[in-house]
Order: sequence, then structure tokens, then C-alpha cells
Amino acid sequence: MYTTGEKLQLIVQFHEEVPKLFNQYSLSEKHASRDNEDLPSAVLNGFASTLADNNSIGKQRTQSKVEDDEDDEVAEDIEQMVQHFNRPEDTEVGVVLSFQGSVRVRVTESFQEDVSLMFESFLHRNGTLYTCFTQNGTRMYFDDENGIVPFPEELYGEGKFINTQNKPDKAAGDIKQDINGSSGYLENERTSSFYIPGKGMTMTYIFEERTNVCKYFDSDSGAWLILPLLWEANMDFIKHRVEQVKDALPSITDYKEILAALRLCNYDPDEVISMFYAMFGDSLAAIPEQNIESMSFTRDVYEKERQIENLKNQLEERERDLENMRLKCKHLEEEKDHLIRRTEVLQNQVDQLQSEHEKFLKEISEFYRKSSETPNPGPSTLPLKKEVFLKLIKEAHEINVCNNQLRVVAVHDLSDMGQQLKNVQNLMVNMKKSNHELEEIRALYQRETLERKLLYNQLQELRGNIRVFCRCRRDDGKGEHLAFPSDEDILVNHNGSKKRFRFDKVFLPQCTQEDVYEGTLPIIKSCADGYNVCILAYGQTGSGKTYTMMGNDQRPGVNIRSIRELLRICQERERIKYTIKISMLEIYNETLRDLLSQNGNTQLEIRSQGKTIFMPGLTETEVLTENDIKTTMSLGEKNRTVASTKMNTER
Ligand SMILES: Nc1ncnc2c1ncn2[C@@H]1O[C@H](COP(=O)(O)OP(=O)(O)OP(=O)(O)O)[C@@H](O)[C@H]1O
Repeated sequence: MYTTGEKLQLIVQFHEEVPKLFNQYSLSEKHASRDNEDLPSAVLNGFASTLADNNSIGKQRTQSKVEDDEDDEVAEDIEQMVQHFNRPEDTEVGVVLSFQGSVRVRVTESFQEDVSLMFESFLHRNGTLYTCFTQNGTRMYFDDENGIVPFPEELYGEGKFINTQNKPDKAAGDIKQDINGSSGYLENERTSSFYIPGKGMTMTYIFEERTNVCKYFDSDSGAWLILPLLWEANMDFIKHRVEQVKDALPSITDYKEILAALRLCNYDPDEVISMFYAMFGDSLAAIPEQNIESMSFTRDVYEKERQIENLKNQLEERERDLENMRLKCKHLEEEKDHLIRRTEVLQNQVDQLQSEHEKFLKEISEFYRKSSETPNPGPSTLPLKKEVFLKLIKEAHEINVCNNQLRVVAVHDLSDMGQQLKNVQNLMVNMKKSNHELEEIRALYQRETLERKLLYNQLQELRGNIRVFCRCRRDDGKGEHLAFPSDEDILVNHNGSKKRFRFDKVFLPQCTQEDVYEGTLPIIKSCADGYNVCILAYGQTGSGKTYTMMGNDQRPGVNIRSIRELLRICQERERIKYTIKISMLEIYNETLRDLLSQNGNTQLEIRSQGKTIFMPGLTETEVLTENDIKTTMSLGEKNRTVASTKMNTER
């Protein structure tokens, strides 16, 4: 994992010259681990009970849980075969099945006959289990495509029949008698035999016993339900007991196996230890190194799962905090804007009052000046008439009144202005405080965003740095060769044999371009956080690599959608300056060609310096908008098409 600062580059390779190792490694690794995991449970749980008519079996019937996909398939096969032998509706058929032992089909009185079929299991060396039976001297089996067909002869040399026609021995009969004291066709229903390495064929019997069961109260259904194994594994009470068993028997590495044994033994670790000793004896003393490794690996997986869960919770909590802060920030910003507007209004009022005040003072001083300049007509020079004199006194009085009124108004206005100034000062102080608070919240927000990003990328790393997805293309012309038992598995049916492949995710033929893109979205986000990411399409010619990566105008592929998302993230993060550059190159017949060069045909060389691999002269085109991307990519596409046409003509 490298951090690359601000430079992001998405290199898309188109051709299938990419080493196959990449895919094969992850496939074989996963498949191998699954095989190891499944073997004990496939064998131990190989008991299916399918009941066409429960009543016909009475109280003794056994309902075993088939916990494995393969077991399911076998049970299904058997059911299909039984249907093949089924009679019309008026016939009751009671069936007791054990696919490792024998199967009896009892037909009631209306048929007046008993039909007994012996079922056999054939274990192919690739792990496929075939359930066969013999009809008219021919060994048959149920094939998913063709129904019931003769068992292919070529398979005989590729595997072996297990527990073929194992008749229960005397001991089994004795136990049966002791326990039930009954006889009849149900006699061996719980009896079977099983091959134990080192011990040979060993008789088994299903005992009915009371055991403690750990349940939880499910408030949705209002019922007490059995805890799934994985949940139970995380309970301190259980963990402690599992550790006790592990400490005593380090060679027992399968966590699930210990848990299952604990369940069986009433959660008594001593009993579990005794049971394992009885089963495996001295071989328990030898501790193969790889078992210890695998044990610590299992522990690591649980630990990682817990970490992922914690990280997820932390991430959610941070996101909630961030949302609150974002709201608070927004609120403070609005308050700040409001205060600024209010301050501006008040400032205008103050300015207006001040100019009015100045104007008023001017008027007063003008008035005084004029009144002092008015010549005092002396009694000697101007004989003052009585009326004029009275008029002047009246006017002087009025002016005095006016003057006093103006003084009152001026004093009032001045105190008003003082108050307003005080308000403005308070507002300014508040605004500074809010600004400070805003800065603090902004810093906190940035810190939280950074932490969220780190947690997010940590989560991605924990989920696995290399993820292999498989997209299956619709092909209406060909029959159904693929089955999809889960989101992560593909079952390939080839000439009657089935092979299971496991991926991080399987996209069914009906999955859309959006679905596939959704799968890649998390790593696009990591790319914007400065991590190197690579999305690679690999597959047979015509399998849909170009369609998935490029798509068309109506259904754009992963490339266009990813860069669209990158552009969106870059625009959202205003404070960071991102540069997005595109390079396109093609590898064909061991030759590298720069698809964005001027002539579209420049050959390139690969060089390495330390751990860095680069191609000197590879064109990098900067893109700013989605249109730029489309133009650049269609230029690359055009050069690619032209080049391949040329090559075709040359051949
Ligand atoms: N999921 C799909 N849905 C619809 N059409 C598809 C799908 N996948 C592929 N196709 C179509 O199948 C054809 C072959 O696909 P595409 O060219 O993508 O294969 P390719 O793996 O890139 O082949 P090559 O290796 O020869 O370049 C194209 O016409 C494409 O439109």
C-alpha cells in the first residue's frame, strides 16, 4: 500500500496477456481452504432424512440437519430419484433415507409389494459425491441435466465407492434391540457405518439424549432461538471453554468442530477432551506445524472480524458526529451572516444619526451667528414702533422654545446613538466569539474527516487488499452449465462433474453495469484518499471485459463511472487540489503501445527502478470534466481499434 499524495492515475489494461497467476492463486487458495473445511462436516453430517409421509415412520423417525451445500445436493438427488419411482397420487410412499447407508421405499397395501433400493455413494477425486443405485442390473445416478442416466464408466477409475452395501453388523443389531426392543423395517434407521481412518469401517448409532442448548431471545419473533455458531463463538463463556479444549489438544484446530463438540457435550470441556482422545487417541499428541498455523489463522480471522465490526461501529459513530458538526457549522455560518447583516444596518443608522447630529449642530451655530450679527437698532437712530417690538419679542421667545426643543432632541438622539454603539460593540464581540468557535469546529471537522478516511481505508484493507469478482455473461444459446448456490460460489457442471469456484463476489448474468460498479465503488473512494488502486478485467476473448470496463453510451462501464465518481469527490473536497490524468496503453504480442500518443502507435518500454515500474514517454492527458474523459477514452479506443484492424490485415 503506497500513499501517493495528490497524483492519481488510473491505468486500464485491456488484453488478456495478463498473467493467469493472479486469478489462479486466489482461486486455488480459497478453494483449498474450503475443501479442508468441508470434508469433516460432509462426512459427519452425511445423513439425510426426507419424508414423503412422516406418519408411516412413526415416532422413531430421525430428522437430521443437512448443513452443507453438497449434502443438500445429495439429498436433492435422492429426492429426485425417489420421485422417479413414485406412484400415482393414490399411492402412499414412506421413505427413509440415509445417503451413506441404504434407502428403503415402502409402498403401502395398494401396491401389495415392497421395493428396496440400495443406494451407494461414489466419491470422485475432485470432491464430487455421486449418489447411485442399481436398476435392472445397471448402476444409475441422477444427473442435473439429463435426469436418471447410467453411471459413466470412465468415472470408475477416478474415484471410489464408499460404504457400498454396508450391511449393519451384529453389534449394531444388538444395540438396536437393547434400545428399542423392537424390530421391523425401522430397525436400522439410526444405525449406520462410517469409515474412520486408522479404525476402518465403524458402526454408528444416533442416540437420543437431552443436552443443554444456548438460545437467545429474538424480540422480532418473540421466541427463544438457537444461537448461530458464529455468534456463539464470540461469547466469553464459550470462548473460555474452547480455549480450554485448545490448550489441552493443540492439534484440534477446527474452531467449529470444537464448538460443535461442546454443544454435544453439554458445554463440558473435559468431556470434549475425553471424546477427542477416544476418537483420535495417541495421534493427538503429534502436533503438525501447519495445524498450529491454521489454528492461529482461524483465530486471526475471528479477530479481524471483530476488528471490522468495531471499525464499522466507530465509523458509523464518527459519521453521526460529523453530521452533527456539519449542522452546527451550518447553523453558526447562518448566525454569522445574520450578525454581519445586522451590524451593517446598525452602522448605517449610526452614520445617519451622526450626519443628522452634525447638521443640527451646524444649524444651531448658524442661528447663533445670525442672531449675533443682527444690528441692534438704537432708540436714537430708529424709532421702534411698539408692534414691531412686541413681534420681535414673540419671535425671540419662539426661537428660544425651538432651541430648547432641539436641545432635548439632540440629547435624546445622542443617548440613543450611544446605546446603538454599545449594541454594535456587543454584536462585534459576539461575532468574534462565533468566528472563533466556527474555526474550532472546522478544525475538529477536518480532523474527524481525516480519521474517518483512515478508518474507512483500514476497513477496506481488513476486507482484503485483493478482491476477485466474477461476472457471468448471459448466453441464451448455450444450456445451463452454471449454478449459483450463493453470492460467492459458482458451480460449473462439466460432463456430469461439478466443480465449485469461490470468489469475493459473483455477479449473476442478469446483473447490471450499476451492480458491478457498486462492487468497485469502495476502492474508488480509497483512490481519492491517496491509495494506489487497480481494477483489472481478465477473461477469455468475448467474455465481456470491454463491456464491463467501457460499456456503451446507454450503459457505461466501470471506467467511466469510476472517473465520474472521482470527479464528484474532487469537486466536493474544495480544499484539496486534485489532478486527474489518464493514460491508456495496450499490450499485444509482447508489445506495448501508447494509445494516447499523437500517432496512436508509439511503442513503449517497461523500466523498473527499485520497486517502481514505469514506462518512459507514456502520454498522460489531464482531464477536468466528464466530457474530457469521454473524448480521451474514445481517442484511445479509436487507436486501439485501428491498430487491431491493421494487425488483422497483416496476418
Ligand atoms: N453482460 C453483458 N451483457 C450484454 N452484452 C454483453 C455482456 N458482456 C458482453 N456482452 C457483449 O458480448 C460481446 C463481446 O464482449 P466484449 O467485447 O466486451 O468481450 P471481450 O472480453 O472484451 O473480448 P476481447 O477479449 O476479444 O476484446 C460484445 O458485443 C458485448 O456487447
